Amino acid sequence: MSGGVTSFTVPRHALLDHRMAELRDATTPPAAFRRLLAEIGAILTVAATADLPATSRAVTTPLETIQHPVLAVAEPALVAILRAGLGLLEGAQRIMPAAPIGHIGMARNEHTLQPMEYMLRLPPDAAERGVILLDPMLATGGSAAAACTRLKQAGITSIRLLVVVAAPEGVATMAAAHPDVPVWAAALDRGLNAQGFIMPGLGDAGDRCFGTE
Ligand SMILES: O=P(O)(O)OC[C@H]1O[C@H](OP(=O)(O)OP(=O)(O)O)[C@H](O)[C@@H]1O
Ligand SMILES: O=c1cc[nH]c(=O)[nH]1
Ligand SMILES: [Mg+2]
Repeated sequence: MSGGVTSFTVPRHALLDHRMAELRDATTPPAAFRRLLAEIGAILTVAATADLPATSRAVTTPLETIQHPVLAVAEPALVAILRAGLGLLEGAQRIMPAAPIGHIGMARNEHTLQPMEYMLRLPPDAAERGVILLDPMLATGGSAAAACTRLKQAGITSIRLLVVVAAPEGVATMAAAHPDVPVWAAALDRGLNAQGFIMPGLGDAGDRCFGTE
């Protein structure tokens, strides 16, 4: 990993591993793939928000009043990298239903592997809230790094990146380009093949999600 200091976390959880086995399985159809991606998105969102700033407030139970921990800040905005990030978004929304939602469209050129941005729509208070950025695949890292650059241009300084499968090449790209952005992944795989696919990976996440080719 070159230069940077990106924090990279793979939460260990038996239910996460079990779902990853099903998600990677080439025979898993799109409907089950989307359900699994949402469930994994929920688990990763829980892991990535464990350290959100807390304060306390008085809560009166049926028996007595206590001081109870509560969030000290507004929940971060959720930003999905289209298309495949939509699968993770559904799960993240289950954990933070009130979080505002943004979308950034990124298509990776299959020959050059360079990302091309085709849309951007962010909640107006994303800079104050910070952002959880969602994309299942961190391959070369080009798409995630470009998305982070775009979010920073919009004034967003607090970004957490959630991915399902990371390649060492993508983690290195993030460390070099955005060392301030912590990354959570359900798995760290071996590396990229000649076509830029993560090995062993799960194939093309967008195509498997939406049944396209
Ligand atoms: O780390 P990288 O090398 O940039 O590759 C990862 C990107 O590739 C995939 O998207 P894709 O461009 O296939 O778009 P899609 O989600 O619409 O299928 C994936 O969802 C990431 O966004
Ligand atoms: O393995 C990969 C690499 C990039 N994008 C995907 O969807 N899968
Ligand atoms: Mg794709």
